[in-house]
Amino acid sequence: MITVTNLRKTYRQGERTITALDDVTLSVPKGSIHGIVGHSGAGKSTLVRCLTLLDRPSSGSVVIDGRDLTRVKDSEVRTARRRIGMVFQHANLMDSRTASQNVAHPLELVKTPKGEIARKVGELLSLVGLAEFADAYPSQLSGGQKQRVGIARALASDPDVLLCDEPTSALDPATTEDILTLIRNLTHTLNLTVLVITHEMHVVKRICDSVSLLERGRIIEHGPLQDVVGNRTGSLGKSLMPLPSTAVNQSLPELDLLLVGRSASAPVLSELTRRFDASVNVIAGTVETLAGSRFGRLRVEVDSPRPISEITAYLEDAGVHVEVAA
Ligand SMILES: Nc1ncnc2c1ncn2[C@@H]1O[C@H](COP(=O)(O)OP(=O)(O)OP(=O)(O)O)[C@@H](O)[C@H]1O
Repeated sequence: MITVTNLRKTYRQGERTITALDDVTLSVPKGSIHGIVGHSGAGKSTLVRCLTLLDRPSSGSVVIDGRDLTRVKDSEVRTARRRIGMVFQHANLMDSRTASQNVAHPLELVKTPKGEIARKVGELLSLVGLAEFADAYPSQLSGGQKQRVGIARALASDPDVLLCDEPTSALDPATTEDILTLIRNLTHTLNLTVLVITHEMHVVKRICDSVSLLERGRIIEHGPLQDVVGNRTGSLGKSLMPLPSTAVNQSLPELDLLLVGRSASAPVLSELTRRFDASVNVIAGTVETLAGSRFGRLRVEVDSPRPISEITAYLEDAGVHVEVAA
């Protein structure tokens, strides 16, 4: 489990103080995946550096499986860091070493006995589906295979936590799917606690149980995936399930509908056409099942003799969140 409490990190730049992280609090239960999203400069890298002790926070705490990393002495930092596996955008493998030698590297650094290294490396390469590529050099591997080696290397020290910093940003869509499936499966098999830093909403939808939006060093929105998508006021839901832009029709009222849970499964629109003698035209829409719940986001044009206020009241009553499109 990762528990970050009131984490703050400031940098001095001449006379200026830059607050890179401002009172960040989040908690990720064991066996689950939490996504951190945010624009450039939001503080994502600073958060990763504070969690991996590459940087010391100015205040606050980072507790991983009961151990407060902010209290770890400098002499113990290396050992504490072994509890955290890191996966980067690029696997950064050593070109002169084979896949198995790359995975072996962190074990060699801590003087693990040779037999133990061979056993462990074989196990890890099988786990990431690369048993037959043990003797291949990075130049003989695809981008996805290199990333698998990187993941195996991150797991070599049996970490409790896996920190994935833009793990699929350099991969094509099909390989991205494979790597995300692998991360999801490993999380369950090894009961890991996983933090994924990403700018790709697809990654959040595909594997995260919960998500936080970081903006100017602060977490401005967070929660389980289904709560965030179903939140009518937040911006994360719209980013996760965006509507394509459409030309505005001046003549008819346009409504943006967010259908969550029961309203996403009920025939709300056909009921609306009956009750209000309305014709409803769907201009744009998306319906998805996320974290086991169904969500729909639709933009509709409504033509009815009845006032639009009555229609929105009916929809709200049926559990649909309604916004009159601008
Ligand atoms: N060593 C540093 N000294 C001074 N300011 C820093 C330092 N590191 C980061 N910052 C500042 O802290 C803020 C957060 O930076 P950070 O790199 O964590 O953002 P980020 O979300 O990772 O951005 P990106 O996605 O572009 O990598 C920025 O305003 C940045 O300029």
